[in-house]
Amino acid sequence: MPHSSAIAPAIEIRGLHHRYGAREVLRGIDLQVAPGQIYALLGGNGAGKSTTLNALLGFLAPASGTVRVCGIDPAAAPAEARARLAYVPESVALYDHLSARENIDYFLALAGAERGRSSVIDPALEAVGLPGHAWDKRVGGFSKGMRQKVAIALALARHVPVLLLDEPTSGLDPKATLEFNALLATARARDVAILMVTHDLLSAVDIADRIGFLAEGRIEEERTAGPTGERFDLNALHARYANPGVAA
Ligand SMILES: Nc1ncnc2c1ncn2[C@@H]1O[C@H](COP(=O)(O)OP(=O)(O)OP(=O)(O)O)[C@@H](O)[C@H]1O
Repeated sequence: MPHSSAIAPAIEIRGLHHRYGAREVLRGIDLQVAPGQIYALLGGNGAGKSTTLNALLGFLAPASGTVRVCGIDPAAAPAEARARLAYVPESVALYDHLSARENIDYFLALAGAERGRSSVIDPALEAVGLPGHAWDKRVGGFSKGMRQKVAIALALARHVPVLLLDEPTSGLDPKATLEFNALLATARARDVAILMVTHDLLSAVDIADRIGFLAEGRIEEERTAGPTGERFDLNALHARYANPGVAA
């Protein structure tokens, strides 16, 4: 699995502090994701997961610390940082009256990216496994899983090196979750660095290369998958996740 620590991280957060008013919600986050690596960030409600994503998206001016997306500071140069990433929120925003192909074409045009149908759009839809009969259907009738496929196809078509996902599997049934994880594997094989905020331990265990536990504004612990074949211990992780501050 291509996640050598020798590769420069595409996502790099060091010593990140952030406060809302008097309340310090991030208290020294350290987190790196290399190209071709999937990092699952777990944490209870209010732990600071969305705030961390917002820092990468350039929506925050951190009190202190370093945030870099492919070497770019998103607070100082948000447009440059966002040109290198795709953000997939829990509920994917698409134009419901447009088809899958038309949505991708439209967003590629907005991004100023190359947008040939046969050279760019169709290969991306093929890569994410959206059935051909759905390509020209209006996405208004698509399931959550199908909308995610369109969003990831757009990310692949844009060739972004970084993918940020906010609770992507919430509300997906187990089959759709497996399909979603297969999408992530496709992006990982293209050397995309993937940061996934999630409460879904099963999905994280299935697909992540590294799992970080965020509590009280800090990464309390990270666990890394072993070489091929060795995966995470689900029971130990569940005990860890349910009891922040207590080693499993
Ligand atoms: N704009 C804001 N102003 C003030 N406080 C905020 C703001 N945004 C978030 N917070 C607070 O900061 C803390 C961290 O919030 P954040 O949304 O990052 O947590 P989270 O880990 O994503 O939680 P959840 O799993 O519930 O989405 C919470 O206590 C939240 O109430």
